[in-house]
Amino acid sequence: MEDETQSRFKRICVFCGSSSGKKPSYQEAAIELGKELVERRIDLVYGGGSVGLMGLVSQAVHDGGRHVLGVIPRTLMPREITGETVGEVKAVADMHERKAEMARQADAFIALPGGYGTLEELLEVITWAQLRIHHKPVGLLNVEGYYNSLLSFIDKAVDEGFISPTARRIIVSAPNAKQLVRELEEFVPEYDEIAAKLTWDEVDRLNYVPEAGVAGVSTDEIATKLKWDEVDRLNYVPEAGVAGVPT
Ligand SMILES: C/C(=C\CNc1ncnc2c1ncn2[C@@H]1O[C@H](COP(=O)(O)O)[C@@H](O)[C@H]1O)CO
Repeated sequence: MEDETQSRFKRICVFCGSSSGKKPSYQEAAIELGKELVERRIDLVYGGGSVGLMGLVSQAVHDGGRHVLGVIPRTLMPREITGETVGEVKAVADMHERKAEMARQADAFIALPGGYGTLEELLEVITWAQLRIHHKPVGLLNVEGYYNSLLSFIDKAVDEGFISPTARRIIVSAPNAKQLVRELEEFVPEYDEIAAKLTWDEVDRLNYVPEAGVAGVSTDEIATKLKWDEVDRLNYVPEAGVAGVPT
């Protein structure tokens, strides 16, 4: 007899805010998602630490007895930055290695509400899916319509010819964890003709190097304590005339 609680996913990677958000519904959704993973016997991969929604989802999965893997860049490892981590911790060199490692470890991705970090992680795995670097489902937990404006923007990009209808369908969204995981279980990837011709041996083949930002122009307190080796590696030379940027 088939076990209805057995998911096709062994591990899901959750991207979410390092903040908790203002509405209790965001925090409740993080806990509900954690419990849903436990119910379906799915382990968690996430960005490590106990801050914000990251802490709530990881604690819920850990409390439910499932394995939790936190992938943390060494720079974020001090406890005063990221908080106490439950489960297994994997230290990586930098943010790029973290994303690649989280993507390698997981069978699917879910984004809870979050900020820039969450959006960046989400859009990257969507882009990788579009390029067929992976074939893993990507879900958006659209708690109380938090992501409605992003979805509207993406629909506009489809209307304007920047995103294909096939690529639009990479994103699976639902208002609650149960519905979202069910839809991800049923997801079948489709590809545009050009993407179907690409063959990527592995994520590293992307040779991804992000653009350097303008650092140091007004920062949050925690961020000012961080020292990113990767900034040095980018060999970033700030533009002349950018106030407060050490050269
Ligand atoms: C430097 C700040 C907080 C440090 N805490 C973090 N600990 C671990 N991971 C983090 C942290 N901040 C961001 N991340 C990563 O980005 C995603 C969440 O970012 P968001 O901007 O809050 O959406 C999360 O998935 C982590 O991978 C002060 O920001």
